[in-house]
Parts: sequence; C-alpha cells; structure tokens
Amino acid sequence: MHIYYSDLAAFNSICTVSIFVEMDFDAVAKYSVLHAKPSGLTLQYGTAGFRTKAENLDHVMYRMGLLAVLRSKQTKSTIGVMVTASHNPEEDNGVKLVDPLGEMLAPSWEEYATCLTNAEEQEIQTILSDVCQKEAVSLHQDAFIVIGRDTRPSSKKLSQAVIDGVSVLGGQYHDYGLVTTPQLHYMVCCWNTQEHYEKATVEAYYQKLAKAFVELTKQAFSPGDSHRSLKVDCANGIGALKLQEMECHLPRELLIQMYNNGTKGKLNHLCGADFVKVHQKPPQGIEVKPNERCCSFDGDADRIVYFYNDAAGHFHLLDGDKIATLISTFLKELLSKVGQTLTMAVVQTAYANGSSTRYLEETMKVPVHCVKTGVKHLHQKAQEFDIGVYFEANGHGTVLFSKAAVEKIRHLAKEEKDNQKREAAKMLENTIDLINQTVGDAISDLLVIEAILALKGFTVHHWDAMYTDLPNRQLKIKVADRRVIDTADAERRVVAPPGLQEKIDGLVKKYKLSRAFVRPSGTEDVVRVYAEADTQENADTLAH
Ligand SMILES: CC(=O)N[C@H]1[C@@H](OP(=O)(O)O)O[C@H](CO)[C@@H](O)[C@@H]1O
Ligand SMILES: [Mg+2]
Repeated sequence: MHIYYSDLAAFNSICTVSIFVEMDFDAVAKYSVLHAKPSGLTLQYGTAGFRTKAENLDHVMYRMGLLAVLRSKQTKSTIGVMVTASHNPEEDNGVKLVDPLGEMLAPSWEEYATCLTNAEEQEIQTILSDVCQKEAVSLHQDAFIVIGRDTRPSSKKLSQAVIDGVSVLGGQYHDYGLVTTPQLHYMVCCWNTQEHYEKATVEAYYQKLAKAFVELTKQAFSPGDSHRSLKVDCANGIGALKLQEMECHLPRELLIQMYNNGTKGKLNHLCGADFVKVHQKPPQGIEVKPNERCCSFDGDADRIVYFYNDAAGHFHLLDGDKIATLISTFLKELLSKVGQTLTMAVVQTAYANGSSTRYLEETMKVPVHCVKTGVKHLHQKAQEFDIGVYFEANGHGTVLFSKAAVEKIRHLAKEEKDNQKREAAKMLENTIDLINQTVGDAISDLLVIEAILALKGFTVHHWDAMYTDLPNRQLKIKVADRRVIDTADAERRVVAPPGLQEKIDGLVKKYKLSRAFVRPSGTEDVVRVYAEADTQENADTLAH
C-alpha cells in the first residue's frame, strides 16, 4: 500500500517547517482562492452529503478535504471522502465524508460541513479554528484520508480538489481512484480496524466476498442448472467496472450478464435502480425475456433492486422490502437450525410496503422497527440487535452482526459437535463474510441474494410470491417552502402545519388497507407524498 503525499510545491515547503502543528492559514487562504466559491451559492450537507451541479462543487471539495483532515485528527482515525452523486444525473456531482467504521458522518460534523461550505473566503480560517476548539482537535495528531470517486466526467478533477484541501492542512492520503461508494466505506473500516476486517485493497475485498460466496453455495449449484443466470443493469456507472473486475473470482455457475456497462449510454439515463424503482419498468438497454431474473444497480453501486417480466409481460419489482424479507427469512431459518437465541430485527422506513411489514411481523414473527428516512437512521437502529437487517424500499441496505454474535457464530462453526448445527453455523459465518457491513453494497447484496436463491432452489417467482405488495404511489410536489412541514413518529405523521394531518386522516379513511404520509425531502427541494391502498387506482387517487 502506497501512501501518497501531495505534490503541491507550497505544501511541501510548509510541512517541513511547521510539521503540521499549526495550521498554515496563508496556504489555506491561497488555495481557497484557487478553489473559489461561486457567489451567492448556499448548499446543505444533506442525507447523502452535498449534491448539486458539478460546476458548483470545486470549492466544496477543497473545503471537505480540509474538514476531513480535522475529523481524522479528532478521531485519530482514517476518514473517507467519496466523490459521487449516486443516482443523480451525470452533470451533477457530490461528496460525502465517511466516518471511522465506514459509517456516515456524525451529525455535529454535518453542521460544520455546511458552515464551512457556505463560508466566504475570509471566514474559513475562523471556522476551522472554531471546529478545532469545539471538538478539541489536536493539531499534533497525524491525519490520513482515503479518497474514492465514481465514473462521472467531473469526478477526477473534483477529487483533485479534495486532495488539495487534504494536503494544504498536512494530511496524508491514499487515492483509491475509481471505486464504488461501498468499497470506499469498506476501505475506511479496514484501515481503522488494523485490517482485522480485511486488507484495505479492492483486490482483498473481491477475494473475501468471492471466497464466502463459493463456500456458502458449495452444495447449492447443480449441473445443468438453468436458473442461475442473472442480467445486471449497471446504470452505466462504476458498478460495471467493479463487477467486471470481480467476475473472474466468482464461480462459473453464476452466470452474470452485464448491461448498461458505460461503453455507450449515459450514467443513470433511463436505467439504474432509481429509474426502475420510480418508473416501475425495466431499464433501457436490456432485453428482458419472460421470467428472467434481472437486477439494477444505481450510479455508485450502493443500491440494488431486482425485477422480472412474467409470462403475460407484466413487470414485477423486487425492491428493498423483498430483499430484507428474503435475507431475514434465510437468517432466521439458519438461527433456528443452530439453536441460538440471538436477537434479530428488521429496520424499515415509512416507505416500506405495508405488506412487507405485515409479513415479517405476522408470518415470520420477526420484530420490525420503523425509523426516519436516510441510511444513517437505519444503520443506527440496526446496531441495537445481534442481527439487524435494514433496507430502504429503494434498495439500499445491509445486515449488521454484533461483535458478540460474530464471535458466537465463529465459535460454533468450529467447535459445535452436532454436524447439522455446525454446518448451519458455517453457513451463517460465510454469510457474515459475504456482507459488507459498513453500508449497503449492490455487489455484496447481489451475491447474498444469489446465494440464498440458489440454496433455497428459488426462482424469482418463488421469491416474489413470499407476499404481495400493496399497490402504492409516490409523488413529488414543489412548494414555496418545504420546511413548513414538520413530522413525528418516524415521519409517519405531520405535526405542522396544523390541520394537515387531520385532512390526511380523513382521506385515508375512505380507502381499504390504506396508509399515507407526507414529508419534506432531505435531498431535493420537494415534498414527498406516499400512499398505498387496496387497488392501484385507490392508491393513485389517495396520493393525488
Ligand atoms: C423516498 C426515498 O427514496 N428517499 C431517498 C432520498 O431521501 P429524501 O430525504 O426522501 O430525499 O435520498 C436518500 C439519500 O440517497 C435516500 O436514503 C432516501 O431513501
Ligand atoms: Mg447510491
């Protein structure tokens, strides 16, 4: 592993003199001018970091490089910076900071990020000093930052701006270049666990996942099996490059055919997980034959949804709720085979289809918790259990295993005398190794799902038939100021403006099996409306 130092001439001269003990504000100011803020622009660090048109992000990147150094010094850990705008259009870009265990940035630091990004040039110094003081950042501490980027044309230059910010404050860095968002999260975690989690290379990531997949599916593949071919829509993004790199590590029985691999089409344009979920139809650039199992990644490969067309040509979506159900059913069965009473729960948001919640609670007897939209909320809740399965309906999710659960399972996989129990424990152990626990990961989730389907001998039909989704509709509404809407109860009820919730309640009562809520988006200037009911027509009318 190489550690790169900045090649900035100015930085080199600074670091020999000050050895990072003080911030060199002259250098910070000099480079701030080179990464100037467009006047009048204000941005907010939202659910997924900063996102906007790429041409407005140069100063944000530079400043996030600065902030990442302070966060690294404060936590005495490696911090990640990922340059991506996920499923947004190719012209957009964005950035988010990744905290020490691969998780999302702490909320107080989100505020610093917003403040620093919107500051005028002459205010930067004061803000950096304030952060150091409030957070007791020791400037003597070394800083190490890992950087990754997606395939957008603007990403390379923007990640260079991050590097400028890191270097000017004397931080060291490793630039992973083109990686998926979850790969970068995984690398951050590796660095901070002294590589106990795994070696901090993309190659080691492939090897670990592939080994776990091979072990887990050992008994599953039968010769001449025709169900194991899978068509993958890569959204013309980074997922294509990385899945291609990984393919040689995977067994031949898993036949992956890639579409929208970025050689022709535009990123996220008429394809990708978000397109498929929102439009409820297959992406362009892929021929979907009846009953063929297909899936879509989003632009930075942290989300996945499955879909197929039935014999009558009807489109079926298997979203995050279906994925959570499949995985938790599988885990629950293994746990009962092992004879262990580890706590397990599924964490969802208000957007989870009511049928999935009912199926999990009533049929599977798995406790379900509802939290606010945004991965960080799901992740946090899932940490409360030995096994926490979390997925947003849009396909972002993973499974978290507590340290105690991992130790117990690894012990049983080795020492358990009862053959059947030991084998089940081994399967759980391989499942743990197959899952990227830092964040939702389309490649890792794909392998988990394919392994479970193969082991259960399930076709996409069997999986889809576990429960039937309630018809639903999501709408976006532009309003003058979305912040007037305030919600409670994991965003399922409106508490302001007064009277709105009563109106919604009145409408919901008119339909069977119905549910509806509104909330201001955390990533777009819109209010989102969600409704579900017994028929599509009723769901549509209720939403409208
Ligand atoms: C309904 C919906 O899909 N909301 C998305 C969207 O959040 P909003 O706060 O709804 O804009 O973007 C988030 C970040 O990518 C993602 O976590 C979330 O699931
Ligand atoms: Mg994404």
